Amino acid sequence: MTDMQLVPVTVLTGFLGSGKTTLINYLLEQHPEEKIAIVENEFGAVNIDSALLKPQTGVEIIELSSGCICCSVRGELTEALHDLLSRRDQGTLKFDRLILETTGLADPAPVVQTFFVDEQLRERIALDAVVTLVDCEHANRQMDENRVAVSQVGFADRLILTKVDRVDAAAKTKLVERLRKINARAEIIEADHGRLPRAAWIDVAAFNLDDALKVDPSFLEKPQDDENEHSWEDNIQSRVYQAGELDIGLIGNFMEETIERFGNDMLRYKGIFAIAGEPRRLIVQGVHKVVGFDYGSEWQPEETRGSTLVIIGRELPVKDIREGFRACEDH
Ligand SMILES: Nc1nc2c(ncn2[C@@H]2O[C@H](COP(=O)(O)OP(=O)(O)OP(=O)(O)O)[C@@H](O)[C@H]2O)c(=O)[nH]1
Repeated sequence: MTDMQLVPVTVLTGFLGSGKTTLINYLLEQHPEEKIAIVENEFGAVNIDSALLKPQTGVEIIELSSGCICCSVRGELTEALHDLLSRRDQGTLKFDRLILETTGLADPAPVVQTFFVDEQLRERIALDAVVTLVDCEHANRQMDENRVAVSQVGFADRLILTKVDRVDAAAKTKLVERLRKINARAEIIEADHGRLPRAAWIDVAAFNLDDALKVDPSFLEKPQDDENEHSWEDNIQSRVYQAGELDIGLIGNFMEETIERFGNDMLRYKGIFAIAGEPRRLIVQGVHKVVGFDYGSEWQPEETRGSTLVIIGRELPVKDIREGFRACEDH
């Protein structure tokens, strides 16, 4: 019989050597009962990762090796996922979840989009979270030299610091500050040689349209008056926009226009809006031009009704967006 429950998938990314295999191995060791299919993709012809993964019963490792995931994503990844699901339907392969380990050089955008775009996959697979590993020892250099490394941080729902033992406290603090500027949304946690409890990165449910908008509070307090500064070397940044109660027509148009014009440079965004005359929160979440709106829970009497939008994007016109967002307030 076909199990029509959605299969959760975790996209695990992080630059070369950041500790992805180590993290997966620890999970498999700790939870031998889990039936996981691991889809992995390595850049170039050398594919040694599956040899490094310690074999466990119930774990299926699928290798995609025709180059980089972001180039072959529409084809090979989609095909591999369909194939996995049909083998699961036929009962020849058993798994309850998928981990997609992307090559250290891959931009996560096309990977994430695959799950939104392919109709059939959308009905079978639920994206749980994008988890990005950050190698404390090498991250600064990697981000200086490779846009993809910055992009991986920008996309993350959860950032896991690895090799913390290789740097001193001051270097770690500085790195965390840099990561926060790029991504104010993602929770940052640390893993010592992959040793993390399962709950730290599995079943995160980051793509649920839930009511939570976790943003580093210091971002909310920070005066955002530096949009004309271009000194920051990472051109991907988090921005938090705030407004009061919004007019549904105005905010609808504003979001549509903003996504149409700037969607290509909007990596991840999420908003919780208070809509005039509407007791429930309006929740928006998107990746580039793919966006979902949904009503969430009701505002409680003791809560202040207000609207917050977080956009992680590349060189966006911050001032225009801030003014445009505020102009949607209901008067
Ligand atoms: N010192 C230290 N080394 C670590 C830690 N976590 C992982 N490593 C080491 O870092 C190296 C790379 O780890 P992998 O798990 O292979 O990294 P990966 O992200 O799978 O690598 P690629 O697939 O090549 O991108 C290994 O030698 C690990 O033992 C850590 O917390 N501290």
